Amino acid sequence: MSKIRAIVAGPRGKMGREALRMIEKDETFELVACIDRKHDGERVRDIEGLPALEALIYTDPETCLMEVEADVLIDLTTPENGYVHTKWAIENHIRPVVGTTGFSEQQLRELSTLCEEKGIGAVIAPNFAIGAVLMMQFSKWAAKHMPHVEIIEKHHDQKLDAPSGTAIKTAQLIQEVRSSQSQGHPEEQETHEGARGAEIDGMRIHSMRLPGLIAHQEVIFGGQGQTLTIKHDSHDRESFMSGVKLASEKVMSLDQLVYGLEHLLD
Ligand SMILES: NC(=O)C1=CN([C@@H]2O[C@H](COP(=O)(O)OP(=O)(O)OC[C@H]3O[C@@H](n4cnc5c(N)ncnc54)[C@H](O)[C@@H]3O)[C@@H](O)[C@H]2O)C=CC1
Ligand SMILES: O=C(O)C1=N[C@H](C(=O)O)C[C@H](O)C1
Repeated sequence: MSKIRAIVAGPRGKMGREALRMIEKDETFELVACIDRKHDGERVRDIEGLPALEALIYTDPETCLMEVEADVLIDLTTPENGYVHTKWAIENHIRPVVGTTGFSEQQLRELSTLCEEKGIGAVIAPNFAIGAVLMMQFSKWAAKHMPHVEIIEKHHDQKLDAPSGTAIKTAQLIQEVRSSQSQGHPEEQETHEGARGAEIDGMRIHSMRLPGLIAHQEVIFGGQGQTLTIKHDSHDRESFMSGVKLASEKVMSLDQLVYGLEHLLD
């Protein structure tokens, strides 16, 4: 079987480095280029701390996505740049596999429409860790029976977006089975702004940012005389890599945008 020719955007980031380590070890992939903010024209192997891969680095994403023959773009950057990379990849018939979080609903719709127009597949997954996908699915099931729910997500303090993509996706999945309702006392008032967290359809999301954390989420359901907590922890970034690989393999046979890894699991 031929290898999946991959471009990685964000190779010096925490996730990008982990993706390169995976690609270096895994025969499924061939790294054909990287998109970075620095090191134009250099080789990945010459950048300190990056795996010994031959591929060239481009600082101009448009040139890279137009010139390099690739099957997938693995994007692990920032919301603004990730959106632009994803759009250009689709326009150039390179299938995006996007871990970058923080895209708006409008952006997701636009990218989905573009995929339909071009007849090309894409995967955007707010969380590539299998345990996190199961945590979201179990939460959706629990919400049918216990509709009072709050989400606590905890991440490292270098994270740009809040709430996390995973927390938003969890709330959206729960929304599919739970009728809208507000929670807490009808007359409750925040004496300190933000005390009750962000709100999606009456559900509250609380975001914690601390050094020492990686990626963690608790979904807490309240019922008469009981609570249920569904919890997931990523203790390292290797936890996301089997999902990146799965998405890269599956995207090759998709002809539309898929939002969430759950759609790719048997
Ligand atoms: N879907 C998932 O399972 C996961 C998603 N993430 C998401 O992945 C993204 C990256 O996360 P981290 O690696 O932790 O962040 P990071 O800050 O360590 O890395 C981001 C990298 O993107 C690079 N970058 C920024 N603009 C760029 C541009 N225009 N061109 C090329 N590179 C550019 C930065 O230089 C940096 O090296 C975030 O959006 C995060 O939320 C993180 C972990 C898991
Ligand atoms: O920034 C991170 O680290 C993570 N981001 C994703 C998110 O926003 O949900 C996935 C995971 O939680 C790690």
